Amino acid sequence: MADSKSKSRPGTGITDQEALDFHKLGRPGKLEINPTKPMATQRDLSLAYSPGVAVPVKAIAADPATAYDYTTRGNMVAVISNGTAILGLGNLGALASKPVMEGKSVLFKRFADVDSIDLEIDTENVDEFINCVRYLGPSFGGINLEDIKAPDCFIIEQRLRELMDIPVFHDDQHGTAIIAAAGLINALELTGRDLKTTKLVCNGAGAAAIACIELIKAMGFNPENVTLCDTKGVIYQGRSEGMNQWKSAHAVKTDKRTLAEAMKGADVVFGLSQKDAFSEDMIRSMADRPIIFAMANPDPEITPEEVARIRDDAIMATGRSDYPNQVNNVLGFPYIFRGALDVRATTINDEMKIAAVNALASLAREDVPDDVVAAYQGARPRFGAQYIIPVPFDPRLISAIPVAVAKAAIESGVARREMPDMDAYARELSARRDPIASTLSQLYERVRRHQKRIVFAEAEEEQVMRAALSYANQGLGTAILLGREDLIHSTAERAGIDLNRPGLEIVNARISKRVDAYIDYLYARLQRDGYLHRDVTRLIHNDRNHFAACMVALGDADGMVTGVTRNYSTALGDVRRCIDAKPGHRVIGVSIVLARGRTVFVADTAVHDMPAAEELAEIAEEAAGFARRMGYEPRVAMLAYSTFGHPSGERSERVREAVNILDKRHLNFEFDGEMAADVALNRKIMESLYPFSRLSGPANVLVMPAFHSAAISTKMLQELGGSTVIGPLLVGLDKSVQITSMGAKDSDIVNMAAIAAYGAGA
Ligand SMILES: NC(=O)C1=CN([C@@H]2O[C@H](COP(=O)(O)OP(=O)(O)OC[C@H]3O[C@@H](n4cnc5c(N)ncnc54)[C@H](OP(=O)(O)O)[C@@H]3O)[C@@H](O)[C@H]2O)C=CC1
Ligand SMILES: CC(=O)C(=O)O
Ligand SMILES: [Mg+2]
Repeated sequence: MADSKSKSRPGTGITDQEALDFHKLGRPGKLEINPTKPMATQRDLSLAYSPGVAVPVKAIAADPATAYDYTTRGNMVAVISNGTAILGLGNLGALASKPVMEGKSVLFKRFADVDSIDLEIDTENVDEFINCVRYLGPSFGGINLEDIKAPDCFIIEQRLRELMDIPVFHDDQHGTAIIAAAGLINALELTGRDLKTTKLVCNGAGAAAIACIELIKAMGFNPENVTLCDTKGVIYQGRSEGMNQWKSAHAVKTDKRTLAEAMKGADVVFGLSQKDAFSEDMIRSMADRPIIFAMANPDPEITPEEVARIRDDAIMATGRSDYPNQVNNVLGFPYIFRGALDVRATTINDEMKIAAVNALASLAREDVPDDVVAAYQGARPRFGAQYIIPVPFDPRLISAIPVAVAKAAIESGVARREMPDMDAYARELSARRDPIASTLSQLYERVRRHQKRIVFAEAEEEQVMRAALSYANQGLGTAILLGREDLIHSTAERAGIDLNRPGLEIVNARISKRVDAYIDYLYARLQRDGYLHRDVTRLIHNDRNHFAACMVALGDADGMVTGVTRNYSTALGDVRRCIDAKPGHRVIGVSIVLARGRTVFVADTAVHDMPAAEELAEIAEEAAGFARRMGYEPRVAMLAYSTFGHPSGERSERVREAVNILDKRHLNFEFDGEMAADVALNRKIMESLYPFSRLSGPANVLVMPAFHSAAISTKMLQELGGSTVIGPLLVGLDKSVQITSMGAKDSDIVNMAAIAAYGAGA
């Protein structure tokens, strides 16, 4: 029996098992630490450690501000929790909070290039906690407190702010308040409400709730119109049960005692409590055009589907990414700290928070430019009920919010560094964005909108099965599992995979009605290449790659993924027997290398062993076209061991010849060579030694002189350089096929399937 681990979490397209595997496979967890300086030679060691390290030590002792110049401090934030209020899951302890804290750390890095480390402190004693954190100041540029329950979090944050001279920011309080306030400003505008007369109920009276209502009151809400509720119901003046000073400060004079009574006629409701806390009746009883922010994580107080069943005039937001209007502090903390760190702010004050609110609220009202549309699943959003707040993948956030925060820090006198050219700062911030992530998310979104049928040729393998399931669960299209049904079912059963869901089809080559059509097709192709009819029959009956490739060739599937059980060249040979190159194209392999925030395309990493000059030229054209389809303006370097004639040699001659051939073709992309890899990738070397080079910047497409150098260099980058390498991706085939590396993980196989779907015209 399949267990619940294989069931898709509602609305997310992921199973519990996938979530566990994601965290467990490869290196357990989500973070690692890498050195930023070489540590290779005796000299490096002397500089990095004794005796060299003594020099910055003395400099910092003489002037503490120089710690920002000589250490990681200026870009390093600690994410600190004791696990007493983990999301909406409650007090599950410091250790259990670690996946969330590691997650916050990677979000810091991913969205704002802030380095971050998670620290879980195993105490519920407020003084012990404060004592533990207060001495960490020298290590960090800022402290992000997370998932600490109220009211302890108020005391902890307040005391640490007093004790430390770096920003201490409790994300669940202020991060949430900033995002909720930005969304609320826009929702009020859309519903034509005046904040002075709007009636708001906030369910939950903990960290997030108290901070939210403090901020909206500071913005102009009438305190009498704001009703706070907790597990005991309405917080009214005179209540004694379950109270504390922070709740008392917001107690109102009212006869209402329950959440249901409070919500009757309310204009706005904030949920910062727990899953399912709002009933349908409560939502029904609200005013016309109600504003409902159900922000509990991971499951909201009420889902958008439930609200839609009751009424169609609501503006609805949740804390989750799989619904429109995600009101979640991920939109805030990375960027707020980015701005604060860049001006070395001593604190994050109200001015900086309000600047972030306004920047966020205005961004949602601006037209979404073309290059941002991808972040919005390809559909251009317009300010309205379904779009009151930008999405976390909006690439404008990285420049808009830190700039606003940094300006506010400077103007309010808490910055320790000036930022004389804010425009230059905004440009520098945009450059910190990792382009491949948005390219891949764009690719996935395209596939979701133009779903394709992908045949998974080795579906008897467990990881292939998981990949197929994930492909279907993510709404990318239909996954066709090719294999013997009995084996597929028994493997699925053993692995706890539930195949009984829409979007999955099993095809057994032995009993398929299409066998004869595939044999006829393949025999016609191979009869003059030494294959008898019986040879072809055997291939179609017994070999999954040939069967799958014929499915794609004859239109029974849009694309194919294989390679887990067979080496690349064998799998490619199988596929090429069934599918030709696209007319006028050359089949090549392109690997996408992601290293240190840069993305480069390397070719040919799969097909041509020792390409001739003409072939190298065609590889360059094919690779440039692919880079362009992936959203990059190609700058192609024809690589060799020599640069512009020195040292000379036979292989370099061939590369020079390829450049001459390209020169005659009047192409619409930049290329140059031959050149060595350091010249191609390092602007300074190129400009100082070879100012005549025609490349306008560092190359992003590297055409290797031969297969061996391509394969060796990408594998070395992966193993030694810590780069992520996607591919080789097959480019130039008439039908869309991708071949994974042998033993690839399910997540790699899904990526390949999505790329195959994209190549099939998604
Ligand atoms: N979307 C976002 O960005 C964020 C969402 N949140 C969500 O907000 C919620 C609270 O987090 P946080 O403030 O950090 O936690 P806290 O532990 O500080 O506060 C929890 C509060 O919720 C109240 N509560 C719990 N269950 C209910 C219920 N069924 N009805 C009414 N009140 C209830 C508690 O009441 P009592 O005081 O009586 O115990 C308490 O006041 C979580 O679900 C969390 O995921 C938090 C931060 C960010
Ligand atoms: C998003 C977040 O920080 C929370 O739910 O606690
Ligand atoms: Mg939190």
